[in-house]
Amino acid sequence: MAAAESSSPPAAEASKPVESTETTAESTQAPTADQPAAEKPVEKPAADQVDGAGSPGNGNPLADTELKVEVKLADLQADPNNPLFSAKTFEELQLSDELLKGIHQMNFRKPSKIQEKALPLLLINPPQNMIAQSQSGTGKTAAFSLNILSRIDINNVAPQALVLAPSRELARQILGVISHMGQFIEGLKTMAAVPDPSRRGMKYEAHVLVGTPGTAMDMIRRRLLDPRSIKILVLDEADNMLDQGGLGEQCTRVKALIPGSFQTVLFSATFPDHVINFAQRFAPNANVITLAHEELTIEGIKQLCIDCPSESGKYDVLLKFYGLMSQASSIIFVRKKQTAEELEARMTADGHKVAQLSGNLEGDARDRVIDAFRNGDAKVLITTNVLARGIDVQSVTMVINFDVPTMANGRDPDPETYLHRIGRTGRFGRVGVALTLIHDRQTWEQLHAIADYYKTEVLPLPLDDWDTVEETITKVIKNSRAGKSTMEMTN
Ligand SMILES: Nc1ncnc2c1ncn2[C@@H]1O[C@H](COP(=O)(O)OP(=O)(O)OP(=O)(O)O)[C@@H](O)[C@H]1O
Repeated sequence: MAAAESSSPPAAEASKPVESTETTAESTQAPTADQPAAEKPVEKPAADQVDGAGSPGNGNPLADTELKVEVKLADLQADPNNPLFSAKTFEELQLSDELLKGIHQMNFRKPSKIQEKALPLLLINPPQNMIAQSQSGTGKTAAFSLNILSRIDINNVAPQALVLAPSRELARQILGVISHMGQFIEGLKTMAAVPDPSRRGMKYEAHVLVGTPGTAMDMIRRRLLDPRSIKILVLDEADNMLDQGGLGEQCTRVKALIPGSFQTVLFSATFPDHVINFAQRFAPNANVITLAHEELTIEGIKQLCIDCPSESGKYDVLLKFYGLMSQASSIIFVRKKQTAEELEARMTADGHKVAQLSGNLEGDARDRVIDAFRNGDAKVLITTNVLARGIDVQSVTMVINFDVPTMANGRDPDPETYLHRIGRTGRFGRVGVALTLIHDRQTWEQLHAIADYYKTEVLPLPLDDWDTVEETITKVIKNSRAGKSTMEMTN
């Protein structure tokens, strides 16, 4: 199993096709050698900041963050302009009593917009395909999981739903959500289809399977996974999964191995133009829910950048943030596996406690690292794009882009990866900081192009004024909506 998977690196680390971005003429604001970038916001003036994570209050107590933070999740879910809003309750969404109990156990009080919109369409009979987009951390997993769990015939212990995700960690996470949500469905069996040497030669006998496409393909071909009863195929992070340069080929093959008719469901926070046409061929006649680029950023994520003296100088700047990073949980994203390893070695040698996860680690070592990060044993995680998508760790209050996300050529900015990376914080109404390190004109322009694409603001921090830096970040990470559990958020 491991062999099949290792021939296909996790999608996020696979090369992506070069794509043009909608960069506009504002690159005239790029810094010159003697005029640093960090003087004006990378983009627009700040939008309304309900979480109080906006600009400092200038001594005005009414404008001070601490007084504005008492916005509860319930308030956000009552605001029609918020992606967490819904007019309906879960009870009105035609779900079984077992599922309502499961949802209640998970402390979900009300559906989010995507859950409210997608579920009725997913549950229509005869089943219809779906392509659905919603901002990071808005509960897409629950939307497709509730459909799966509503459609399972519990008397037939054969794979009826196959969910594919781009990384082992995400597949395991989704499996956890489905199992948790379906805990009151008697007899429900779920299983992971990720590389696992201890399962060599064993058949996959469960109602729901969640895996990575390489392993799923391998298991079907070896007749360990019988696809004949599959009636739902879900691709999470679908734009990544259908990317022609990455996992697209494997997903197409898996789909071709499933006989008969089945419901194809594609979910992601991003559907760039070059993927959406293919997605529509992959899921024909689908109901489509999409968003414009400018709707994609989450207001609870405070986007910041800092202009470092040089590429090698980024390390010293990073170290200055360690104290803030380790207050709750943080993720440092780098471009290459090698950088992840080097950074881990260097930070450890400098006396800092960090964990590292990249495609170079074996499966069980990866499981240990992500589990330690989830349960708070490891607070600062260095990783590559392998964990950029989908990973849901509610305690994450800071994301650091040590390297600006770029396409495989290292030159063109990668707005989708940026959005997914920063979306590891600020989940479901929480707030968090996303800090990007830039160090020259090129990285400044890359970040500028990304901000421009989303029509969002990335606020520069003054490297020479640490008090301001600390104050800006502390205001967010000490916010009452930072890094909280769902129970704390809902009660
Ligand atoms: N209705 C709800 N009420 C409260 N919390 C919820 C609800 N739905 C989902 N959540 C929580 O919100 C968080 C984010 O959900 P999820 O991981 O499904 O987001 P996502 O939209 O798939 O994000 P991404 O685009 O990053 O994959 C999870 O911790 C989940 O438990």
